[in-house]
Amino acid sequence: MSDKLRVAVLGAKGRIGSEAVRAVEAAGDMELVAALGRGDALSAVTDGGAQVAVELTTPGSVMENLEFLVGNGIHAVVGTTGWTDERLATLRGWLDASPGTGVLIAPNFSIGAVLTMAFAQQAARYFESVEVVELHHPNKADAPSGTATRTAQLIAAARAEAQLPAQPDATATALDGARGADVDGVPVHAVRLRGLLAHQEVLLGGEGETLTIRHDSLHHSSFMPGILLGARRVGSAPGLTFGLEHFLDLN
Ligand SMILES: NC(=O)C1=CN([C@@H]2O[C@H](COP(=O)(O)OP(=O)(O)OC[C@H]3O[C@@H](n4cnc5c(N)ncnc54)[C@H](OP(=O)(O)O)[C@@H]3O)[C@@H](O)[C@H]2O)C=CC1
Ligand SMILES: O=C(O)C1=N[C@H](C(=O)O)C[C@H](O)C1
Repeated sequence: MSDKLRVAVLGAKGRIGSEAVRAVEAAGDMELVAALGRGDALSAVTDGGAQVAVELTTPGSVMENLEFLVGNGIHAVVGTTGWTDERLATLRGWLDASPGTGVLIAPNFSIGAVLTMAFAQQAARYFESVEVVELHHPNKADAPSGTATRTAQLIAAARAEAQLPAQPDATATALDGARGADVDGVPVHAVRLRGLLAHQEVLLGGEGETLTIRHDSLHHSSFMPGILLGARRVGSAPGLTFGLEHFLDLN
């Protein structure tokens, strides 16, 4: 057997999954041993001897897939969205029962998006107002994006730590949705537009000034270095890692 890292891709026919298949095939230190679409038997992952699985399916499929992977001691790199506290607790339970197995969940694999989240978290304590606008292709099934949700959660935590008061907002009447979704007190607005891929703006406002942090993923290739890094590193990180930043030296 070769000493290459044996990798499976779940969601292999999807927009990001098909790109991940090509990236794994092109990586000199990896061997693609299974590429699963909807309806394919998960046993192909174990039959192929996968050490790591890249999970890029749908929020409706990801839990069943992870239960199988973790139960079989296969490390997982997960880009699929839809994470709630309840789902994370369930996943932690499976990991507790499978010591040594690692799962990385990355709301976004692109370095620019990871930095956007870090910069937003850093800036949040200095501004009275902050709102998040995410813009995606119209085929995206979930809103707001996993990245925007995570960004808003990080901002809210930074504001709470700095003991900032609630944001100023005199809105007394509004159409449903006009002020966006409320994620821990941070308004998040979702745009779906043909021609876009994945974009995000964090708008911060203070006395007489604003700061805008913007990131654009222009192609699915932007996510591939993060996926490959995750696949290489996840086996050395038992348990749950949430966020690619934990595998990067951001300092
Ligand atoms: N973290 C990150 O950096 C990124 C995350 N994403 C996320 O990844 C997910 C996929 O996005 P995207 O590729 O655009 O979506 P797609 O709908 O293009 O791809 C998902 C694919 O998964 C397939 N699928 C569903 N269930 C299973 C299953 N049980 N086993 C194998 N395959 C399955 C779907 O099949 P079918 O079409 O039959 O339903 C589809 O081909 C989303 O949650 C998205 O938000 C996307 C880009 C970057
Ligand atoms: O569905 C997508 O396309 C993307 N999904 C992820 C998210 O919801 O944050 C990551 C990126 O925004 C692309």
